Amino acid sequence: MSKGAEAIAALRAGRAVGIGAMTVAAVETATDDFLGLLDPNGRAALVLSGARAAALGLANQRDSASSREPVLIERAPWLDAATVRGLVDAGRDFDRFGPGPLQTGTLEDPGAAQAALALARRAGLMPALWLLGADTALRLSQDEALAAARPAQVTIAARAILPVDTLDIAAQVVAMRAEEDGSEHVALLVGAPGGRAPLTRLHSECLTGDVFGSLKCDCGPQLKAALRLMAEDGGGILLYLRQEGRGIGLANKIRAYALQDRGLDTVEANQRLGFADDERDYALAAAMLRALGISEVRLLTNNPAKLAGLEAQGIAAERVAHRLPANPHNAHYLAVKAAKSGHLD
Ligand SMILES: Nc1nc2c(ncn2[C@@H]2O[C@H](COP(=O)(O)OP(=O)(O)OP(=O)(O)O)[C@@H](O)[C@H]2O)c(=O)[nH]1
Ligand SMILES: [Zn+2]
Repeated sequence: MSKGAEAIAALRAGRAVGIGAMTVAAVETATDDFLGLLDPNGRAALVLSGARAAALGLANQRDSASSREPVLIERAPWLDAATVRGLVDAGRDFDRFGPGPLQTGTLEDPGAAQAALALARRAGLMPALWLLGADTALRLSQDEALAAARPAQVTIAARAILPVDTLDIAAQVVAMRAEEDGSEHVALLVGAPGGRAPLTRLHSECLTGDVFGSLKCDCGPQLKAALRLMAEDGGGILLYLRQEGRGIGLANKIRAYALQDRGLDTVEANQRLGFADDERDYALAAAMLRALGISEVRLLTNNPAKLAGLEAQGIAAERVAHRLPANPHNAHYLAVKAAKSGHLD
């Protein structure tokens, strides 16, 4: 297992990770017992994303204009572990009185803090960390942490034939593993793509839409339509990218949905949780295509970032529009993506 994969697993398991000279653990997963051992006097400060600090009303205490800059929150005697967990949970922002007053402080190494938050985001956790005074055996450089948060190299792990109920031509499934973080991604080869630029879809994982048929988004219909169009075209490539929730992870997507239940739109909800509106990049998708020997695609998408992301990695991509009819539950979501995220018609 790579060091990056180990660090992500450690954060998910509530254990400590060293990044640069700092030692952190995720607020979401670190238990009281663990904190009792590594921070017996309750002195550990907190590291939050800039966006989250702004949502907590701390913008006036910050000297940086960038909402991506991480923020250190000093520990106070009243700020116990349970209060901290409530503080970082955006669902509580609608409570009448939030905890406070909070005091921001100076981060010794903002770059390492940024890398640590990036790793927590990649782990699918809330971007909120305890800053521990203890040392730890698992320590990454800032660059190692950033590489694990943005994997860009894959190896093929296995491939097999896969009969699919909606396809009347043969398909092959290829499992790949990202070297930097150990995550698994899948390519479905429909028919025998090859020769000219194959019809291709980069599909970001959406458990709720792909499996349950959620009407909040258009993922399920887009997935089915893409496979049908590929079969009609004689072949194609579907990359199933494990970028649940535009890269924020399943639990965070459900948190974003809860905020949408309270009136925020899809972009505002991500930001309130301390994420960019879209945390995805497509370097890994390009690496998957390269591993399949593909350097040119016709891409089924309305998202210009997917085209630009592949082009930046040297994969020539021509757009094929992929718009499906809206329903009463996803019409607003699709309109917000067009207005705020630059999605094309
Ligand atoms: N954070 C967040 N993610 C969402 C929400 N609704 C859907 N998603 C995720 O958005 C992604 C949608 O992916 P794609 O279908 O590839 O989306 P796209 O960026 O619209 O691009 P194209 O469909 O190619 O035009 C999936 O990972 C979904 O889980 C939401 O409200 N919040
Ligand atoms: Zn979806």
